[in-house]
Amino acid sequence: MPDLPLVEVVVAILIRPDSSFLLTCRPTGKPYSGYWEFPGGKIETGESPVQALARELNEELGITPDQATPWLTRLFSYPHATVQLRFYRVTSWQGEPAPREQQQLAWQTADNVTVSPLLPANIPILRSLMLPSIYAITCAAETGVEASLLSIRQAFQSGIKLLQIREKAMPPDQLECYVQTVLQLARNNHQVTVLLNGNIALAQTVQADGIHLTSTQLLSLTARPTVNWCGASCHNAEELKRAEQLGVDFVTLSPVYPTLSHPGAPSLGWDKFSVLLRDYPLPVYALGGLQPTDLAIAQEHGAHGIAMMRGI
Ligand SMILES: Nc1nc2c([nH]c(=O)n2[C@H]2C[C@H](O)[C@@H](COP(=O)(O)OP(=O)(O)OP(=O)(O)O)O2)c(=O)[nH]1
Repeated sequence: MPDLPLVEVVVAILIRPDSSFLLTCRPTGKPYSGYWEFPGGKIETGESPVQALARELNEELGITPDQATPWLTRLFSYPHATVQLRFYRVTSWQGEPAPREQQQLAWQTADNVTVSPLLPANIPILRSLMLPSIYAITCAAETGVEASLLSIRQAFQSGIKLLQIREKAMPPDQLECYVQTVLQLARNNHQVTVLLNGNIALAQTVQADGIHLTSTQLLSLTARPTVNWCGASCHNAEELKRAEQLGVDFVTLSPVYPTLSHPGAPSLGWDKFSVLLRDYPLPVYALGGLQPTDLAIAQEHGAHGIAMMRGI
């Protein structure tokens, strides 16, 4: 069979303040009609992705996006076409979405999608949408265990939903006890996802929610560890590629700015950061010297969110 041409498609994740997003049902007459998708469509000749997105949102829903930030890019082969899907997040728009093509609309949440079937290329996207925009990282080695537990408690109270325990120098007995304490805190009321840096065996023993692979593990492992959530630390294009091949759920890319934990390491800056993320299919947390106020600039450069050790 001849290779199918690559179709460039722009896709809008319209997100409301309560994190719900809009799915629409593909109208009769199109391939996969009756399947649910995000609003969007093919990029026309001479259009930029953002121009195509504004046109599609107006044609399909009668709205004008205020801003669209690049998110993921996913390549997928259907029997009718190979598509390159450029996902953008849109959190503010003018007008109220209304069906302009007789299509059904449904506001959904990633942990409870009630419509089906979804277009096959979108299934992993829902898992990515479950990830929060802030990824907190422990630093008990710097602050001491008591102070660290206190700031974790405060972080959970202020709504942090994803935490990495990164205590590379902690003795094994103390680490297990610290991890158990953090897991207990996470499970008391807060429903926080807790990943353990580097130690796959301990993560499995204590039933942490997952593992965050070091870049060394990323380059040496031949298969994704069997855990629910798997993140990985990346610093360059080779590690990003490997994370994609291994099928991890998300990565951190660092250091964006100079950091205390890696003194002297050359930092990426936002320009190099966004070049590395061009066409990348996984959610990426920007990491390195960032504060909560850097979230907007990170997302403008293609990040899913930001990861922080000291900013929480
Ligand atoms: N709009 C949209 N298309 C998607 C999504 N996921 C996914 O795999 N696709 C695929 C399905 C199609 O092969 C392609 C989009 O083509 P389309 O036919 O919807 O585009 P369009 O509205 O410009 O179509 P047309 O009427 O001009 O032919 O991308 C998604 O979430 N939204």
